[in-house]
Amino acid sequence: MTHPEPAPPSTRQPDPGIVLYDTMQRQKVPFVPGVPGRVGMYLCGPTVYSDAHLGHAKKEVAFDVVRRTLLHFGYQVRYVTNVTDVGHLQNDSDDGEDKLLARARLEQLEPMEVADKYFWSFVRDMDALNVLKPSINPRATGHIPEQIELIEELIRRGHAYESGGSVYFDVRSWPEYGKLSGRRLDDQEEGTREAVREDKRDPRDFALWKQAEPGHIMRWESPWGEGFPGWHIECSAMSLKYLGEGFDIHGGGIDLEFPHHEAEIAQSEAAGHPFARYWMHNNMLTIGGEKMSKSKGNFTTLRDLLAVHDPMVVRFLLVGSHYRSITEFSDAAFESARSGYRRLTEALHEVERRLPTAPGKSDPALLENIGGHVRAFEDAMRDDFNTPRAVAALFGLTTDVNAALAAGEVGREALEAARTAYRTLGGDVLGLFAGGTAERGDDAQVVGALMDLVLQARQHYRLNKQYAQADDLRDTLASVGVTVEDTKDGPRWRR
Ligand SMILES: Nc1ncnc2c1ncn2[C@@H]1O[C@H](COP(=O)(O)OP(=O)(O)OP(=O)(O)O)[C@@H](O)[C@H]1O
Ligand SMILES: [Zn+2]
Repeated sequence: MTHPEPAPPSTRQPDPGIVLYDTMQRQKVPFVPGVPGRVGMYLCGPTVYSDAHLGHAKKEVAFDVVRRTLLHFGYQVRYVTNVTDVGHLQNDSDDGEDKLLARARLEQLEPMEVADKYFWSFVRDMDALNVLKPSINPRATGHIPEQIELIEELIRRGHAYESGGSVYFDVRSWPEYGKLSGRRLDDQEEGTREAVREDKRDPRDFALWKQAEPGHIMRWESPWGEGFPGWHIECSAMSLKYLGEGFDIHGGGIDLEFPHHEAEIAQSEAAGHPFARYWMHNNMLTIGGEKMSKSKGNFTTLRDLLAVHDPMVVRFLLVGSHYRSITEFSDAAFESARSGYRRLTEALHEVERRLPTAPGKSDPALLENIGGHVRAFEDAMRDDFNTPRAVAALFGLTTDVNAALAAGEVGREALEAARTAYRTLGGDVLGLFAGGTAERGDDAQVVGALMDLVLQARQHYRLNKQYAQADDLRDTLASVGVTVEDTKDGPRWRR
């Protein structure tokens, strides 16, 4: 196992006083990073075998906001999130086909073609949602030696055993197994819906390495013969490699708490590596009260959603509920997100429109109000990243700004303060104005206006039956990565 270099002396700010809900301790606790001024974060990433849906976006946006908040309060953040491209089987009892292989057969593609196809689709969706790129985005198949090394260590220490070319973690050898989810070994169900595998000593043991059956394409040499890693071990190996022992925050969906995160902790700590110091879990996005999920078929892919809706409205909908709360997705929720988001952006644009010609006068009452909303926003984010309260602070700001704008002239200083509040808090922290800074925000506006013109020209060609010209425009846009789709509400474009 290699570890990151020790951090240089820090230039950190005083402790910003962030408090977060740690799943392990089941309460809110002060957040104190292991190395002052620096935070190492790991998030369980996607299994790249299909397009992501809105539920996946809830998780990605939730932890993106955590990261952005830490940056805002002056921390340096190393954000590691993995790509699962092997070992995630169709059920949790170490049986069933690899999800990627099943998809590869269905689509008649190489497994790595499936992984790349859906990885890039995921990247495109996350870019659209203004999710910052990870500092490191390691793939499971690129870290087989690290996983084998960790498994060997577990065998050496008597916490894992080989059986018929597979290796299992011996849960009975590790009494702490269950400490995150609060499940005691005795309470854990014996076996699961599926038949218990005969090569396990205990039905609760989980696979670290699986022997490859003949014909299984994804296979690697190992001390136990040809096979492939279990799903859980990749996260232990890659988080420890890139963040070091005792890294700060481990995140993921609440549905991963057991068995995935429980297994990550057991494998790492039983091998002698202290693991994450704080555990954060997001709740689920639901539709009609049920978790949105691929298997239930009640999902909307981001690809489809973002083709017709402004990604920033989608993001606004997601940050409108707390990461530990359920987010219910409905037409009404969407409409309210759309109008709420418009309210913020209209105020911001009016502020920016007036700024160049603003008078030098001072508006002490407005300035004081703006300062109050900024403090309310920051207090909300310090309190377990309370985005609904933070959004309420932005609405409070908007009410005051709108009142001042309606009352007459507002001086430059107050307009600057309002703009900074929107751009820094709404833009940089909540990620609601793609681009984040005013300059890049202006770019987005220019691109939007230019695209409107191009689409009008294309409509014009189509109405005049000049289809070749219309197609030419569409192809030119496609060559620079812009897709145009015709919907019942007219043409839409996306990157
Ligand atoms: N509806 C959801 N809300 C929030 N997070 C979700 C949701 N669905 C999935 N996730 C997160 O994304 C991770 C990966 O999800 P996964 O690929 O299993 O999707 P899924 O739609 O739940 O698929 P399946 O129904 O096949 O289990 C989950 O473990 C969870 O953390
Ligand atoms: Zn994981």
